[in-house]
Amino acid sequence: MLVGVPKEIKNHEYRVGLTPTGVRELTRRGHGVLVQRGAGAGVGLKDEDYVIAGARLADDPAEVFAEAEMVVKVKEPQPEECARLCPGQILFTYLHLAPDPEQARLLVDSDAVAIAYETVTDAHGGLPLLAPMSEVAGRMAVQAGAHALEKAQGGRGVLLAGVPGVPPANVSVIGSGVVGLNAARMALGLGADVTVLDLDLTRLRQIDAQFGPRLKTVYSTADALESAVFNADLVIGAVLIPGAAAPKLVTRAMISRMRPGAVVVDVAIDQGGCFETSHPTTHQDPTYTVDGVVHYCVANMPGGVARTATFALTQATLPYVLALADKGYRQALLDDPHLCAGLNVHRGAVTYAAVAEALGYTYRTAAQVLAA
Ligand SMILES: NC(=O)C1=CN([C@@H]2O[C@H](COP(=O)(O)OP(=O)(O)OC[C@H]3O[C@@H](n4cnc5c(N)ncnc54)[C@H](O)[C@@H]3O)[C@@H](O)[C@H]2O)C=CC1
Ligand SMILES: CC(=O)C(=O)O
Ligand SMILES: [Mg+2]
Repeated sequence: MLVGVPKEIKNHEYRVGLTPTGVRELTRRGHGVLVQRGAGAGVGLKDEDYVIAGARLADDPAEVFAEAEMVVKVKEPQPEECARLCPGQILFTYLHLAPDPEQARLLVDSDAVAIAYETVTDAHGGLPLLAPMSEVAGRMAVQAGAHALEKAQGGRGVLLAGVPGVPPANVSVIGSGVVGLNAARMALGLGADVTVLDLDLTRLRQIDAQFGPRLKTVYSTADALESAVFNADLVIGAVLIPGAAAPKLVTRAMISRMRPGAVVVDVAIDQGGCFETSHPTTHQDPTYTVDGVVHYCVANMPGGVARTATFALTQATLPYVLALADKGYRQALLDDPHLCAGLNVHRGAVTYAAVAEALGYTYRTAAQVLAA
């Protein structure tokens, strides 16, 4: 199979879908790889290293999309990338379709086969291709929040750690999955007073056992949420219902009752966000203020630490890239129900239930479209 790797074009997005190491794994199995010149430059991966690994270089994205049987990317395709997709071409990348009707329409119209990293599952109930970026974003959320709490950034001028004689900041984390756990770990490491909320008691038990009494775990009722939000200096939104639009757990009215200069970091923004007042921002202009509360809502947070994130992402995606290239998408999806869970759009049909429901498409099962 010919695998194509275009350079990412989203704002300040320097990650790349395959490293030279991944290219070598593909080429030693007899596959071809076409990499856009400069695709890895932002993370220090040189064109000549891709060539040594067996890739051909393309001068522009048009060449990559026109020739590749499978396009491997990082971020959801931007409109000009959707326009370049070919009928039957495999697109393997993050999609986050439920809150993005425009992209969904373009993918449906493209007649391509779109497999989303974020809905691929594993045998332990996890999301193995979302997890590495959730680890990165969870850890970054605390850095971003700490920075935004500084006065010059519009924050209330609170140091997460406090100092001797002055108490630390209160950090509330909504959702105790991968993002939540990693955010809690960083916030505790900095000495903050940390509360984590979730509806999943098993998950709360696990992180309670992991962190011990330094971490407060709270079952997420409306009462508990209000108390955690109103008393926080920093609130991190880290909830997920896989594939679906994020529930708006924190309303505008709740935001207006927060401490002036408090900060919210809505990591769940890529699924639409869990604060009613959230809208996506970019690394270039990451924050805005509503009712005195600073909002950080960058939808591609790991792009800010693109080198770490590229290696973390590509080591997770590589086995699936190899399966898709070795077997073709149809056989690879039929052989592996967990990879099959990543199929969101197949040749004009929406094949992920939560996306179809959120956007009003007829849902077709993967089994239906793969049998056809
Ligand atoms: N902005 C960015 O750059 C990035 C965003 N993300 C996003 O972060 C979000 C979280 O991802 P993960 O931690 O990997 O998901 P996860 O599935 O590991 O954890 C989500 C947690 O939310 C909990 N939850 C669901 N509904 C809830 C509710 N009503 N109240 C309290 N808890 C609730 C679940 O029980 C689960 O423990 C996702 O939307 C993901 O796409 C991930 C990476 C980067
Ligand atoms: C998961 C995601 O949206 C990202 O890594 O950018
Ligand atoms: Mg701003």
